[in-house]
Amino acid sequence: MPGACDAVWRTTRGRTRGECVGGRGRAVSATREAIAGAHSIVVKIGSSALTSLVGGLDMDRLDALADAIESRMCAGSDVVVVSSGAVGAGLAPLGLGRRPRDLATKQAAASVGQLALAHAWGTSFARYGRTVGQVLLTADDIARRTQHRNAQRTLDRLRALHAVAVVNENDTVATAELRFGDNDRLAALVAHLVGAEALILLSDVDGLYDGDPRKGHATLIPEVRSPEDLDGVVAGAGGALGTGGMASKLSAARLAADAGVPVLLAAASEASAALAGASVGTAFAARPTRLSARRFWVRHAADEQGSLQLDDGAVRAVVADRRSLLAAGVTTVHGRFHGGDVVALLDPHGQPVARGVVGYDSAEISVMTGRSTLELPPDMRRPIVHADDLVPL
Ligand SMILES: Nc1ncnc2c1ncn2[C@@H]1O[C@H](COP(=O)(O)OP(=O)(O)O)[C@@H](O)[C@H]1O
Ligand SMILES: N[C@@H](CCC(=O)OP(=O)(O)O)C(=O)O
Repeated sequence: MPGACDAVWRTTRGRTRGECVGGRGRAVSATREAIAGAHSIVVKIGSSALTSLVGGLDMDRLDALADAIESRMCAGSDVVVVSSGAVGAGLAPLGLGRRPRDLATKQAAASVGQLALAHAWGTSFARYGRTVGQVLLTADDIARRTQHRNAQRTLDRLRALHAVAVVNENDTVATAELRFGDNDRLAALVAHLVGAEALILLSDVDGLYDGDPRKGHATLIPEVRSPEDLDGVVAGAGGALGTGGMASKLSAARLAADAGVPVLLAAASEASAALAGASVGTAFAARPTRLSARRFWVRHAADEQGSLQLDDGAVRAVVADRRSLLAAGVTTVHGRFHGGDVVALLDPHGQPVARGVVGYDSAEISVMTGRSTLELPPDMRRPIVHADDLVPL
């Protein structure tokens, strides 16, 4: 069997990993250089890039994507694939003419389609002698620390064995409450999980526009350096096969930015250029200082077990002054939870303003609310949520 990189070596010869080849006359920014030079990448491929309503899975498009990914791997980068398309691939075999709306039919379609999808990726990468491993995750797997570590270990070992991990949501067991919501978010969480240096989102659109390009004139935004660059941008719904549309890609880009991971949004038809470091699509800069793994988990991954309502002074203290939350500023306890759980912190109108890890059970906090630290017994004088465990939204 040929070595996994033999077949594509001819096309990548002469280009060292991470060399940013530019293109379309655009100046190459630090963000694009970081993406071009990333040693470890998560590539997310949307349903619209892999499937069509009438034909189901499109093997030619899937092969072209595998070619581009293999090429980048042979140039020295580790790649994890997050592939949507299970529901889309399951429609035709079940005689369904459009994407179902109800969860049970979606799950049935996903169970049929995931089999075809995994087989298609396996067959495609087999052309290069490359082995594929399927990793199906639920939101709970990422939220719970033990499962989180198990998933991390599996992905890491697949990488060490030179296999490509193909990740998707475990649609058949994910209930409405326990879903990632969309694979853009899953991909950003996986990027954090594997410590990726870049996230590439491949879709049926060639980047972010200031408005939905299907609705008339819109201008491509080549780079998003800060949230202000998104002022006035209208992120619309997706196509007939997609789930979250542009809004979910923007929130995934924000999530990745918090993890210190730059993002490239590009067309799947330009995958080869996008993966080779050309200046296509829209590049999103990462935050200059990434959230610590613990704060990232509190902010984005953990499930909320309850919430605490705060008075105005406490909202100011935790959000503006980044101080710990004390019992005196808590007005109401919602839900039942234990010390160590993640809860939402709400302003007096019930709007979430932060998330944090509580130091006490809900029953204990109920008797502490509104009392100053000196009024409390000595074993209850620690903050309700310590500043280190608190992340403003
Ligand atoms: N501001 C925007 N810029 C670019 N595309 C947009 C925008 N608003 C809405 N869209 C639409 O979002 C779609 C991509 O989202 P989606 O269908 O969910 O893709 P995927 O299946 O790749 O996840 C595009 O087809 C595009 O028409
Ligand atoms: N897990 C689903 C994909 C859900 C999803 O987010 O789809 P998409 O918006 O096309 O990335 C599937 O495989 O069909």
